[in-house]
Amino acid sequence: MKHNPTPHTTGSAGRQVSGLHFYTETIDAGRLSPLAFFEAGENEFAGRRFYWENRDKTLKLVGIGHAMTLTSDAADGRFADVRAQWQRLCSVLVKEEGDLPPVLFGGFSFDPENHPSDEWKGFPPAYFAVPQFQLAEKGGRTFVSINLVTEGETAAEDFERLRLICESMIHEAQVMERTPAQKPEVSALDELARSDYLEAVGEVTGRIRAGEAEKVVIARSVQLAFDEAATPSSILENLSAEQQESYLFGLESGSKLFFGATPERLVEIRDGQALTACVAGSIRRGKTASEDRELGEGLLHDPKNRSEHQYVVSMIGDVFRSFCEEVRIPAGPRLLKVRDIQHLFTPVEGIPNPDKDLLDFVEALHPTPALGGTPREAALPIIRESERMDRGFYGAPVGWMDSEGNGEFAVAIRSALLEGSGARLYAGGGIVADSVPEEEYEETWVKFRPVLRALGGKLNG
Ligand SMILES: C=C(O[C@@H]1C=C(C(=O)O)C=C[C@H]1O)C(=O)O
Ligand SMILES: [Mg+2]
Repeated sequence: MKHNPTPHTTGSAGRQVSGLHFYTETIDAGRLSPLAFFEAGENEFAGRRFYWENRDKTLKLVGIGHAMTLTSDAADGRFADVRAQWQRLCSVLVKEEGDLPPVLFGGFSFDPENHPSDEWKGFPPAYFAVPQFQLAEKGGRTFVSINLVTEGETAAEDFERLRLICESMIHEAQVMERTPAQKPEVSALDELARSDYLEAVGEVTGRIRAGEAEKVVIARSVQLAFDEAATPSSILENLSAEQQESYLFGLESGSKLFFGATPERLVEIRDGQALTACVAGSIRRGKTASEDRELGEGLLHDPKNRSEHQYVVSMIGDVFRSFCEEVRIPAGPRLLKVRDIQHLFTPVEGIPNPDKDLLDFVEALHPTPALGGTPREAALPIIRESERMDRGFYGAPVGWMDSEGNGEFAVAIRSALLEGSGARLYAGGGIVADSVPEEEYEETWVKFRPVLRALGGKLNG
């Protein structure tokens, strides 16, 4: 509690700041479970929260309440729109040395030109929020910040009110009884358009063989119904415990929670370095260690999966070579093994040119051929025509950025949209000339497993 924000504070540049104000203050919260803090926001802030864990678990982020939302409906200019709004906010940011940089959390829809449906109402083409209360766990420490965006004259009183709310949530999170999370009772699973999906894959292989594209990712969805409404914090708790090797994300909007456990990084900017990964080509995990090894070896040498993978390496390589110095790409893929699936994996890194920021990378990379196809201009129209569903935020960039230009976006796969007593799960796969519909169908089941398990669903196989 170092400074007392007042409406006409002198900004760090020494000039008088009027109009929009952005204050942040980090308070000492002691030890705190990020998921308990998320849960403590349930009563007052449900529908305005987010949750994030990176893949190596060196960072966990929780956002509760919206100090401000940044959205864009512009199909073309959405990345620039978000950048402009965020820069404007950051230009009036008042913080002291010990205060953590505030974060913006959210994502972009997969394809604003896809037929939008009611299913994704509340998730516009760009949907971001600066949290009112922000928890960051890193380096073994937990920080809680209060963010306030205001144009009013009552910043000091507003801040005081937020401090009280924050302290009571921290207290609640520290003392709450946390029994192992219950899983919902699944009453029905509806495969929606199974035959449409098989037909679409067949059709797309035909179009690829005819030379219209080289690779196109086709997805499908299944609908789960529960006996009663599922609780976001319990679902995330289960997923976090079960998917130790994945990113975990949860993004609320009104009565909906979009969440998932994805192994795929889109891009991270950390201390002047850009990092990404090519993740494409899949096989299930083996029941025994030796079966697992055999399956993995088979994947590493399978021409169809290698071709799925290579399109991604080549496209990401092109973007990195034009945006970075010192690009490093290993000569061949290795295996990435997560709880339910193994993938071909090629990490890529570089030193970004000074004129490129995180959103430049997100815009250029999304969608990579891991979720779109090759070439992108041919693949996206085929997806719009062949896929009988609205991807919404499935397969899209979801993540965070801070006021200092650091941040990370994951590719939102292994994901579902939860609303009340139902959830829709999404999964797809890369279709190439020699893909077989039934095999791709089986591969989607493997990809449903992480969210299906967290939601109490029955796993096939
Ligand atoms: C499309 C998904 O995953 C993508 C497709 C993969 C494949 O077809 O082998 C593998 C990883 C991801 O790039 C998904 O999980 O829904
Ligand atoms: Mg595949």
